[in-house]
Order: sequence, then C-alpha cells, then structure tokens
Amino acid sequence: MRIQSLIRAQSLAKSLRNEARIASRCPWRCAFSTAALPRIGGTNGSRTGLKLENTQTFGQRRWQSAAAAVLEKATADPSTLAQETIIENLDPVEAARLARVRNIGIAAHIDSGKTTATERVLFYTGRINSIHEVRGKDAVGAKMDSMDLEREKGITIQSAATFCDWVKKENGQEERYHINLIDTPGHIDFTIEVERALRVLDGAVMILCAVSGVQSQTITVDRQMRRYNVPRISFVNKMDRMGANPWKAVEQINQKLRIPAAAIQVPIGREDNFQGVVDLIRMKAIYNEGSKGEVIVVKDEIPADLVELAKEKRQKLIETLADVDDEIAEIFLDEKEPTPEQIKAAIRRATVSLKFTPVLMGSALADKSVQPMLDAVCDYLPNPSEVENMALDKRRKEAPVKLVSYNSLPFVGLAFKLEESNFGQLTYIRVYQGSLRKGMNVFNARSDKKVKIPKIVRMHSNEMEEVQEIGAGEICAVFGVDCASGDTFTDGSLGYTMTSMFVPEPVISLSIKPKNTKDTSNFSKAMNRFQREDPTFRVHVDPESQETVISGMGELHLDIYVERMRREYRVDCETGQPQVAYRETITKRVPFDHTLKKQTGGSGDFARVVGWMEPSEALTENKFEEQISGGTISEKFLFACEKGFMASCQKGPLLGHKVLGTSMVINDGATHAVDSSEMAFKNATQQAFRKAFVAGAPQVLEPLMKTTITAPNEFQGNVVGLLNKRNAVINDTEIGPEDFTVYADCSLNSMFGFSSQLRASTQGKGEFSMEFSHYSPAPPQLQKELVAKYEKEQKERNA
Ligand SMILES: Nc1nc2c(ncn2[C@@H]2O[C@H](COP(=O)(O)OP(=O)(O)OP(=O)(O)O)[C@@H](O)[C@H]2O)c(=O)[nH]1
Repeated sequence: MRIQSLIRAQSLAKSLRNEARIASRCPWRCAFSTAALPRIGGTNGSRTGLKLENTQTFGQRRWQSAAAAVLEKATADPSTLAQETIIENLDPVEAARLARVRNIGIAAHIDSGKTTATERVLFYTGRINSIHEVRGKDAVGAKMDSMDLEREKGITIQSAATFCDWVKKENGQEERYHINLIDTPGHIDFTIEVERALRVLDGAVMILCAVSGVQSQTITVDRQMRRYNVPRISFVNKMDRMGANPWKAVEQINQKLRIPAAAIQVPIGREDNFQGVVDLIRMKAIYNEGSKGEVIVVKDEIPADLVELAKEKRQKLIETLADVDDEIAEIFLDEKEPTPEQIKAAIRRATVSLKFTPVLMGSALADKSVQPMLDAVCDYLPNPSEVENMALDKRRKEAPVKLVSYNSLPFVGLAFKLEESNFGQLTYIRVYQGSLRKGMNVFNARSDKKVKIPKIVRMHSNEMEEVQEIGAGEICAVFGVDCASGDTFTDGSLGYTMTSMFVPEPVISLSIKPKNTKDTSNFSKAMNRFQREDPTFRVHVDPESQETVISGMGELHLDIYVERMRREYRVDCETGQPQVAYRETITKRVPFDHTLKKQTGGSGDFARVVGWMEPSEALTENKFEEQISGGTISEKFLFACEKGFMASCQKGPLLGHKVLGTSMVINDGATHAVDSSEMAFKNATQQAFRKAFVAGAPQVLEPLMKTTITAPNEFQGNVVGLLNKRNAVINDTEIGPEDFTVYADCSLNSMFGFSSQLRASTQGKGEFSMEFSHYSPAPPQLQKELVAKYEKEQKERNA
C-alpha cells in the first residue's frame, strides 16, 4: 500500500501555533487526533490542523503512522515544523509533469557564445524560423539581444527569458521537455542580472571558450552558482576556433573551479576540421547535417583514430564518477564495466547533488553539437521537484518551510525581475508552489496588499504569449502587478516569504543632469524606471550641491544607463567624474552629553541627549540603541533620536559620504515640558553625532574589490608589477601550463584605467573581473587628500 498524496500540512502550518499550544499542554490530545485521523480523512481536521486528501487510496494503518510522525515532530519541536510534507511516492500526475520541466540559465564569461548558443537552441526547438548572429551581417541580431544597444555592442545587458519544447530522442523513443531558459549577461557590471536568474533557476549551462578555458568571469559565475546551489553542466564552445583545446577547459574546471568534472564527449576533428563528437556513454559518433546543423546523425562507428582516445576518456569519466558516486565506486572496485544507464544515472545524481559537472563540447557558430547539450539539460539537470526551495513562515517566527512544486498546493511565487514595457510594468514570477491563474487574487507578502492578476504571459525575449494558467515550477510574467523586485506572492492562505537575493552595494557614482531643462520630466521618468528594475542602480539628490547622483556597480553599468536615457527617453545628459563610494567610520568610543537649547522668548527648543558612540562589531551596518531607564526621554522622542542618527549616517562629517560601522547608544537625557519636540530631539542627536564622530578618530573607508586576473604565463611579471603599483594584496596565484590566475584584493580607487594598462602590458591577452568584497580603511595619504578636497569644496560653497 502506498501513500500517494500529500498531507496538506500548510493547513497544519495555519493552525499549528494553536495546535502546538494544545499539544504541549495535553499530549494525549495528539494521540487522540492521530487515532482519529483516518476517520476524518478527506475533510479539514480542524482540531489536528491536518487536511488530508485522497485518503480513500491509503491504508488506514499507513495513514496513522504517517500522521503520527508529523504530529510527533510537531509536538517535539513546534517551533521548527511548519510545513511537513509526507511524500513516499510522488503524486504520479504531478511527478510526470514536473519530470519534463527544466528551468535553466546560461551563464559564462563575456563573449563565450551564450547568446549564439541560445539562438541555436531556439532554432532547433522550433521557436524561431531562422538564425541571426550576434553582430551578424544581416543586421538583425540575435533574438535574445533585443535591445538596440545590445545588438550594437554585441553584449548582453539584460537577461532575457524564453521557453521552448525539446523532443529528446533516444533508443527510438521520444520525450518532450519544456525548458524555460534565461540568457544572462557576462559582464560583471550586470551581475545582478545573473544573480536574479540563478536565484530562480534549477540548473545552468556553464559555457566556456575552447581556446580560453576558465576565464576571470567564469570564476565569478562559479561563485554565484555556488551561492545559490545551482547544479550545472558545462559546454566547451568554439571548438572550431584555432587553438581549441577542450581538455584544457576540463582540467581548469577541476583545478580552478575545484569541481570534479569529466568530459562525456570527445571531439571529432578540431578547429576548421571540427565535425562532431563521440558520445562516451553510448560510444557513438554524433554529427550534424543540414544547412544549419538541424539534422542529427548518430553513427555506431567511431572514427578509427579516436577509438583509443575515446576509451581512455571514458575510463577517466568512470573514475571521476567513482570518486563522487557510491554506486559507480562499487562497480569500479569490482572491476566491472558500468552500463550506459548506470553511467547516466550516476552523472545525474552527482550533478544534481552539486558534486560533479559533465563536460560537453561543440561549436554554436558552426551549428555543431548543440542538440546533445540540450539532451544533457534534460538528462542531468534537475526538474523543479528535485530542488529544495525554502521559504520562511512569517506567522511562525520565520520558521523555514520547504516548498513543494505541486499545482494542488496553495500558491507561492517570487517576483524576481521587473521590466517596464509598452503595456506597463511586467513582473517576472517563478511559481514555486501551486498555480497562478488569470484573474486570481494574490497577496504581496511584504506589503500585505491584495492584487488581482489581470494577464499572464510567457516571455519569448521581447515577445509574449498570453496564457490562462501557469503551473508550479514554471516561470512566467504578469502585467499590472505593482511590486518590487524580490517580493513574494501567495494566495493569502499562507504567511510565507522567500528569502531575498543578494544585492551587492553600488561602488561607484556619477553626478548627472539633463543638458536641456525641458527634458527634466523624461529624465525623472527614466530614473524611476531604472531604479525599480535594477536594485544595484541607485539615484539620490545630494542635499548640498542639489545634484542628482547615480550609483552602480561599475563604469560600464552607469554608462549603459546614460546611453539608454539618450536612446529610450531622448534625454542627453551631462555627467561628472566617476566617484568611488567611500564610507566613513569612527575607531574609538566617545561619550556625549549634548543639550540643544533655544529659549529666547516665544516657543523654544529643548532637548538633551546623553550616551556614547562606538565602532560596531562589523563594518557592515550602523546601529542605534536606547538604554533609557526612568523615562527621561519618552518613546516618541527616542524615535526622533533614531531618525536623527539615521539621517546623520547618510552624510558623514568627513567627506559627506555614508557612515558605516558606527553605533550610537542613548542612555540618558532631559525633556522640557513645553519646549521639547521631536524636531528638537532629532536635531540634538544630529549635533551630538557630529561632535562625537569628529572626536572618535574618524576614518575613511574604501571599497575593496575581489579581483581575478588571468593572462598567459609570460606576462606574470608584468601583471604582478601592475598590482604592486596599486598596493593590491595578492591572495593566491595559480599557474597552469599556459595561463596563470591571480586572486587579489584591490581598492576600487586604484583600478581606474586598469583595463587599458592590463591590455597594454599583456598584448591584449590579459583579462580581469572585479566584484565588491568589503570596505577597508583607505591609505592615510588618500584620506588626507580626500578630506582636504571636501573641506575646500565646502568652503567654496559657503563663501
Ligand atoms: N568561432 C566561433 N565563434 C563563436 C562561437 N560562438 C560564438 N562565437 C562568436 O563569439 C562572439 C560572442 O558571442 P555571443 O554569443 O555574443 O557571446 P555572449 O557570451 O552571449 O556574450 P555576452 O552576452 O556579451 O557576454 C560573437 O562574435 C560570436 O559570433 C563559436 O562556436 N565559434
């Protein structure tokens, strides 16, 4: 007898608080409920909080023991159990649907061929009728690079979503898979796009260039995949290029990314003569025919000169798998040969559990061997039910709960990306649980607002297709839903919220203004839109200079927005010099006792605040605390003090940059019955802050960037010289047979102009990527210069 359905334990979650109370007071009630379960099956067991479905298919005894297990857990630790799902065997209908769904992303270093490969995928799956190249001669451009700017520069700026159906053919059988696909930008400045995509995807294809192997940005993408536990297959592209060497790429994935990897194919020919691949699992040769490689020809016979190599690499594949998979390890130790099915199953297990990445190879531009990569997506990347997705239950002290991608469960979805379109705001949603229907009401977990879903579409780059309903585990976009990026939606029956994604802090800023004042309204519209779409793009008005300042992840990031403003909103802008986003902090504890007093006739101002300021434990936040006893300052005024503190942190006394890593404690004060006001306390706190800050040995902090540089070995001396000149701290160096990689912490300030100098000193062969790491004290000389400059500006302004 099998339990084929779920215990709908969201209902348990709903009433668990109540239940836990009852259970902890009267454990016998639980036992009673357990015994009663089979009888109340099919109805909402309000007393037990369990809602049972399809109970007629269960044996009573199994039900009882299953329910007992749930209740036992709930009784033992009511605080951690919110949603307990018992699935001994997946619901067969849901399982069959989910087994054929893949949500994948394509991520890689710049120019590795992500967009070119995606174009092939869309063509082979019948989504587009013809192939257009990135920067191609036909001037159409690839489907997924829909922005003019992307097409011109040949880089992807925004991630684009699309979907397709792939029919996998094997052993005379056909299986249709539904693939939701996101093409992501390669440049680090658009890293938020990659983060957003990885947050909601179940698996990824990591593309590498056959000539360059693992590049600096591949390392960043690898870090991001690890952050979100995204399993991946690897595709070595550009096998048609001179100097293509897939083995170097495999070696580097093992060495540099430290993830066990083995090729599951060997190339037939290389460079100009690249013809196809040998599939090492089935030991068959795969070729592409037809004008665009659309016909796959599988031959039993492997080219004679490749037989030895194929055997050797197959053995290597099995050995690598034996290291990460017990079943293959056993077969290997018994000196037996695993069957193709056993190898495939092991690759799948090891890939899904993040222990391994299978490496495929081909050439997207030459239309070769892309289809086997699609087969591998279906074979080795997880379906939505195989990925653990967690939410927090707000109604139960944010206890973690596991989401189950079943249509029949209450709806939970995450808005992971916003985009302004001609028809209003488009919100991309990943449905984690339940289904989303047109006309349905959903609740925003952050704002608690109810919204109706007027229209659901599936996105195909910049085109869309309207649908009535989207099932669990899928990705769609909706219109007319006002929300922020990262908001969770539910059907209202649950208090779930999904953990939000990592949003890096902007590190660079520019002052900006429209050249013509008549463009001001369009300028503001554009600013609002860009800010809503991109959490790493921020806008603020400097209160002193009254200038609009934009901040972002790098020079290119900001340049692109300035350019988009010109193209999409017809606003030409003037910009200032790029500025590093410095921070200010104090380094010692300073007590304060400050009184604000203006009592010269009429209504006056009075506020006294006493306490201290000190460096906080970590250089990541500012903290305000009140330790008032005896009510010397009322709640209302303390709130005003906190506001004053927060306002002061926005503009530090040293440079006018934000304050970081500073705590303020107020433990005493005084109030005047008539003259005290919120404004007086706010101002008093700001004055106290300023005085204490200046006395607290203040320091300027600068952003340090995790920098990865790769270049051919002969340039190592030059690169290290460049880094030394910039006072970089070299953390690690890896030297490969041809290339070396340096990992260093560099201050952002010292990296202006680095790309051209690196190019000059490595004959254009060196590459680097930077990612914000942390704030650290700026060198004393720089601090002095910055402070002097700021003081001079202030004087000039006040003169
Ligand atoms: N020789 C060769 N060139 C390729 C291949 N695939 C892509 N390219 C070329 O490499 C360049 C970059 O390709 P894209 O597809 O734009 O690369 P991308 O990874 O999407 O680039 P970004 O989005 O800017 O990071 C283009 O000029 C392509 O024509 C390939 O298999 N062989």
